[in-house]
Amino acid sequence: MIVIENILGQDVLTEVAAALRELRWEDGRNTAGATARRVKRNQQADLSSRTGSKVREVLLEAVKRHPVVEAYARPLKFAPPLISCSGEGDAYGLHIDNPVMGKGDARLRTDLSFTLFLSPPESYDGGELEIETVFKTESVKLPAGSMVIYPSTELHRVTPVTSGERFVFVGWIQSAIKDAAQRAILFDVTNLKAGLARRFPPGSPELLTLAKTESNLIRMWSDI
Ligand SMILES: O=C(O)CCC(=O)C(=O)O
Ligand SMILES: [Fe+2]
Repeated sequence: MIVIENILGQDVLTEVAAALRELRWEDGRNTAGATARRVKRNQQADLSSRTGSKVREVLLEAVKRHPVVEAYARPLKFAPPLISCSGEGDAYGLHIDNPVMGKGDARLRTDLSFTLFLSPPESYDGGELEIETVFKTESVKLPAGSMVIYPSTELHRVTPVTSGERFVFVGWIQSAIKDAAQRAILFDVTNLKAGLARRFPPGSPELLTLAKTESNLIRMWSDI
């Protein structure tokens, strides 16, 4: 799991907040799989309108171009993300996300899930995203514009919102590196490379060897 802060600036957040008021909202159960449907209570934006698809594009581009998203997730494909709103009394009980989403060429395996928070945490009570890992439950509630990426293999829930409104942008990633342990090793190597690039001159044998290692690990482990 990783938290990435300030994916969006205040200008984008203000624009998005205004656009969300123009969207049509529908029952979130429409897009849930059979088991998740029983526990999902929220509203979801209809993103098929012009404003809706523009908002989705702006937010998805911000996620895609973030270097830490690239290094941590190694995205191969993104499922079309959703925007959901949980008002007072809404919640999303413990569930697992669908392992495969989309149809035809858009079909993808969900390796990682993400939530990009769009509302300031002080504007609603409750609404924590809780992710159950082997040893403990991680509870996440982030400032507007920050996101969490977590393995889609974990059970997770959104605790009931008891006041205010929680808007989030939620999506799924198929990674080029299917195995989470291999992905973690690559993330270390990429971070090490960035750290050493500050200490060694460009083109030094140390940097070249590390670039070779990173490159060859990707060749060895990548789905493509
Ligand atoms: O709202 C969230 O933070 C997560 C939503 C979720 O788990 C889902 O849509 O599958
Ligand atoms: Fe989920």
